[in-house]
Amino acid sequence: MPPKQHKPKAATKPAAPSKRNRSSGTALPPNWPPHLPYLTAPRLSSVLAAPIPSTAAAPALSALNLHAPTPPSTPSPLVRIRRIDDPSHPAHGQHGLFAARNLPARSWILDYLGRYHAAEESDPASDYDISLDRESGVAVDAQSMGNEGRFVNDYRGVPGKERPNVEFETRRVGGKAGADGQLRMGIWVLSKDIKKGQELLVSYGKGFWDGRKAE
Ligand SMILES: C[S@@+](CC[C@H](N)C(=O)[O-])C[C@H]1O[C@@H](n2cnc3c(N)ncnc32)[C@H](O)[C@@H]1O
Repeated sequence: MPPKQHKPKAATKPAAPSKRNRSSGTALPPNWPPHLPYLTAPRLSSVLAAPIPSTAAAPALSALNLHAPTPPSTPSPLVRIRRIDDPSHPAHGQHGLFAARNLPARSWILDYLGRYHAAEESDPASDYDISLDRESGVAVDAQSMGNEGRFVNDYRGVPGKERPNVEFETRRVGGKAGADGQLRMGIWVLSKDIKKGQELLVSYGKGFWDGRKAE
């Protein structure tokens, strides 16, 4: 009988060092596009960073508590940015956001970070701009900076998906009590648990696609 062969133990692979933002030193999530700033908190436009002018929109604007101190977020352990390799996926060749763990129904996943801007600063060509608060007109544009949230695709046309599994819903972050925290756009699991590996799919709303058809 030949002597029993013992498989050599695989050397423990050292964890790959996470890439970092060159300017801030912040860790970057895997597959983050190297040319885009990765945000750990919203970035305020020059209009929103200035003291609130005493206009009719001032109360609505100050209710957002944009200047409330908030802890910086880190790359989320709950999601992964992945390239879409399935040729039948309508966003084939682009990227999408996938569950890195099982995500329970109705749980918060991450915030949609980007440039917070006033209505008059909107870029009509951006596909990453979502309304934060209708009354003040403030919106979040993640076209040129943001976090993993900018990679959430719409469910329409995705094979086997007839409805979204996540939704956008605001929440408050920081502050002493909930109401005086900073207004954020959260991404939340809808009514069914999401299994690890599934793509997170939201509804951008009919208006988004009608606007694209009109172009
Ligand atoms: C907020 S981005 C989503 C992330 C994008 N896939 C990426 O890699 O940057 C929105 C863009 O993704 C694409 N997209 C998302 N969902 C889609 C869908 N259901 N059908 C076709 N294109 C979609 C469109 O190009 C859209 O303008």
